[in-house]
Amino acid sequence: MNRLPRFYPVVDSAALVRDLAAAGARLVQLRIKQADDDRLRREIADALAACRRHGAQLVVNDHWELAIEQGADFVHLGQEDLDGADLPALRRHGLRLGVSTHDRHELARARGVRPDYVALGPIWPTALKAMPWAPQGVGRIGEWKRAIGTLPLVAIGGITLERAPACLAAGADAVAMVGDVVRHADPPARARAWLDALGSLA
Ligand SMILES: Cc1ncc(COP(=O)(O)OP(=O)(O)O)c(N)n1
Ligand SMILES: Cc1ncsc1CCOP(=O)(O)O
Ligand SMILES: [Mg+2]
Repeated sequence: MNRLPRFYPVVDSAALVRDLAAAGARLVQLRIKQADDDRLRREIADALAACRRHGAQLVVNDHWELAIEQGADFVHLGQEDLDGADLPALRRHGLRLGVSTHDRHELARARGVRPDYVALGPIWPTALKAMPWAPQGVGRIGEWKRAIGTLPLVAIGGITLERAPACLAAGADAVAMVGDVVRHADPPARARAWLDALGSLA
């Protein structure tokens, strides 16, 4: 995949990966923050099987060793996650890498590990977790894109279907979201609305 799909939902269970992939999402992140290795292994394996069935790519957040073991498509790592990760092993096994950035220093570090995409956030306030960074605002997306050129840029944080066009117009190649899809009464229906709105590049 040279281009990232524009619609990039982030979810916390294999069941949701399955539902969103079945609804047409082509790139889904499994982000489970607290679970033992047995459960994580099962969730990643189930999510991967669902992605393979539906032609989607799976991004595993944080758990790079299990992602390698299970043969995931991507790993997403934050700056602290990078400290302990064996990036050559990721590459050897053919996994692609996404890295979080929140300021210019982090962007420089991220570019140094030659990621397959860079994520910038939070664009707007997010309810998902407390973060020490003020919202970046849409203007920062253009700044990041000018800095990284053809390296794909993912915008994340407080992004709704209504806010997504401004992110894409500002230079984001993809928009990632948790709440707008996961907290919707009907996540697959919300995913379909996103896919309809973003059209053939979704
Ligand atoms: C697409 C995307 N962007 C950013 C993040 C955040 O990663 P990180 O900074 O490591 O924080 P946690 O998600 O691990 O709490 C992400 N997961 N996905
Ligand atoms: C994990 C993460 N990293 C930057 S913002 C964010 C949370 C995104 O969640 P939401 O789309 O609900 O604001
Ligand atoms: Mg992380």
